[in-house]
Amino acid sequence: MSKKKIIVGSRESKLAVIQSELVMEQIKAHHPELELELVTMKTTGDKILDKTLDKIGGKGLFVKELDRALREGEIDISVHSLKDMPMEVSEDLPLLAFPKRERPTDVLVLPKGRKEMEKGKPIGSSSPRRNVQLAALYPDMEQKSVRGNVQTRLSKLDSGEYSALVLAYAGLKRLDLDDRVSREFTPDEMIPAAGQGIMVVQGRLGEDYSWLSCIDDPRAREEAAAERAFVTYLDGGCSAPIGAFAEIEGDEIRIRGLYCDEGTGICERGQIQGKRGDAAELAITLAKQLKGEA
Ligand SMILES: NCc1[nH]cc(CCC(=O)O)c1CC(=O)O
Repeated sequence: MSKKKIIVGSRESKLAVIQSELVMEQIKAHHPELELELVTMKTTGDKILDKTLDKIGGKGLFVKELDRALREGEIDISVHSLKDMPMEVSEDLPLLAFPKRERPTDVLVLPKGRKEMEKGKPIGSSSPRRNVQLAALYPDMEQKSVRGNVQTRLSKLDSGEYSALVLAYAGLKRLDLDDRVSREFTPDEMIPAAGQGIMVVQGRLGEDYSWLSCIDDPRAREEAAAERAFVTYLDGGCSAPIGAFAEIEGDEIRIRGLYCDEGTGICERGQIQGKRGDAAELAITLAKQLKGEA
């Protein structure tokens, strides 16, 4: 009997491919009867590197081509960094599985061979969330936008343009570049982006994906739901400085949030704790508190 073949779609960046391969390995471990094939695609967000994301149309750009391929049946599933997924996901392309989360933290990376930051050079960061938190951690340092995939950013760092970069630990770890971490920020020093460290598998509505349930981690799924409920309530497009980090321990969930009013620029941070199960409700309560509505 020939094996059932599953075509997995991914962005073509090295990190995206590694993440897709991780997911494929996990599926194969549980379902050796499946044959898995990887197909990579260039997305609009990967092609335009000289503009900040909010100027070219936001997070949706990274998923549009993969969504189309999924709808048209060119691929059977797609694998994404949850952090890069828009808050609104089309009903016909549901998020099916959330594999176990990697560390969610942000880290500081220095140019190769340096032990500390060089004064007079900016810290590279292109996320408003990182920028506002960096300004509090390093009030004397300037910031400058940096885009491109992780390796491109690191080569700009090593060529002397920046004193340091802030990146997600998860991306560096998966690229086997975690030896470049100089400082890992605690989730209180730098509240992570919603979904940071979480991968997600997307598919078509109405199809049988029972073979995916084995890689779904309920903890990652619930943390993702809480973080995304917080951001959705605050309507965080990718230009708003918003951070959300949910952490499940036993029956409890703790959610940390960062919200900055785009009009006044005033940032509020806080946390809330409660029973697991009520995660989205807790996240919304926290969002209301930070917004001054509760
Ligand atoms: N925006 C790019 C992106 N999307 C996901 C990750 C890291 C992996 C993850 O968070 O799961 C990164 C790189 C970074 O922010 O340093």
